[in-house]
Amino acid sequence: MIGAIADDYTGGTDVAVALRSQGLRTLLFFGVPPPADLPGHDAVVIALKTRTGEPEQAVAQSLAALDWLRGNGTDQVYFKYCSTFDSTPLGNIGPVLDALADALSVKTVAMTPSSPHHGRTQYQGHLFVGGTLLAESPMRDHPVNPMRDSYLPRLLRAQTAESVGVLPLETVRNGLADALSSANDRYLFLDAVDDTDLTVIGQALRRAPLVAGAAGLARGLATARPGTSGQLENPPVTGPAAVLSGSCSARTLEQIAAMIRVGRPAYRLDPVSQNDPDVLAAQALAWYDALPGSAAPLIYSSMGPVDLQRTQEVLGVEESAWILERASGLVADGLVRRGVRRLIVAGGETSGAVVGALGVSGGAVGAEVDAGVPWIHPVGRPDLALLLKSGNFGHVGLLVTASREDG
Ligand SMILES: Nc1ncnc2c1ncn2[C@@H]1O[C@H](COP(=O)(O)OP(=O)(O)O)[C@@H](O)[C@H]1O
Ligand SMILES: O=C(O)[C@@H](O)C(=O)COP(=O)(O)O
Repeated sequence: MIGAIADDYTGGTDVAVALRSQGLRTLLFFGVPPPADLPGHDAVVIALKTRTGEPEQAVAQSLAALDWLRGNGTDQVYFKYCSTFDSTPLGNIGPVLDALADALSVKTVAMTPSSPHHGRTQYQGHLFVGGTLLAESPMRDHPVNPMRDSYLPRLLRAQTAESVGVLPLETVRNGLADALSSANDRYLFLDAVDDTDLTVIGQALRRAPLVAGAAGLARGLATARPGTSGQLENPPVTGPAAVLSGSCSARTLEQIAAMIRVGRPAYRLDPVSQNDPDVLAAQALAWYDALPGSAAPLIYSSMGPVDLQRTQEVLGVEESAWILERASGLVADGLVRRGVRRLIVAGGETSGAVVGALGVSGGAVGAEVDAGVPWIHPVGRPDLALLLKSGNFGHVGLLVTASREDG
């Protein structure tokens, strides 16, 4: 069984849908699950909220997830990080990898953030986003982990004392097995620019106890698994919808502009004018209560890099994120209590805050609205569906269509 540990919640849904797409019956948990009788499955994803914050806590939670997975029949652990390698020099990818590799006594961990379905490719150790170097993509302005370098070994070396190497594309395509067996580096970034590369890598790594990367390599590993079977099906959920966004990613900003363009009611959470998250959330919910129509509304704090910098100068990066994540959780809880049944959340950290506030411990992976963006059917809540959208995922009209009455 493949057991994936994802470092954020949207990443968890992304890797779960990638495993499922290859026929693996996949269970998704938010946080380390308590002991339970599980339905039949071929893969388990434990989504954590460890991408940002203290490395010690990220390590402790990841090791707890590892313990759970080992106790539940996992023969291959997959550490899912972001396809744009979201992290800072402090971590948390390096510290978590060190801890997992030590715990599993693994000499070399092969990995790649390449995920061609999402337009991410790795060439000569450099990460590209839609053909643009990572550091020249909109990720350079991410609110919490701005990515200002594209060379993966350098990014990881800042986070670990272990050695880091690259297998260039030519070696991946001609001589992968030999290169893997003679590797001396603790971490090895494998170039991959298309799905065939990832399938070949997945085959070569089918017995590796620990592999890391984004959804692309998880898909490659899943293709190497024999005897896969049917799906866990869930009926679509109907009922009122709402969109909640804390993502400041370029694609989310376009999706929000589309919501506003089609005339959806929109309310902006402004932490500068109100820095008490409880009051901020109460004001947003009062606005929601006064809405006349039935069109799904948008509540958002998303803003472009210039405004974002201004907010962060006033409140600080961590404080502004904390205020908005707490407010988003309270708003989500308030919306569900008021009858929202399809809640669409943009942003990984924001999704973590929302899922935590709703007390959702896991769910089944439902229909995929766009690449890497599936509906999640929370355990024990057949009347509720969540769409946790990664900041940079989805077509421009995704928020509009997913929140339509027939979405
Ligand atoms: N207006 C804002 N000012 C400061 N921080 C913000 C603002 N809006 C959102 N944030 C914070 O930025 C972070 C966005 O991260 P996330 O939700 O993961 O989105 P993405 O998936 O686009 O990376 C969150 O911590 C969120 O609270
Ligand atoms: O790998 C990816 O790009 C996604 O699965 C992911 O982790 C995105 O994170 P957010 O942009 O923070 O939602």
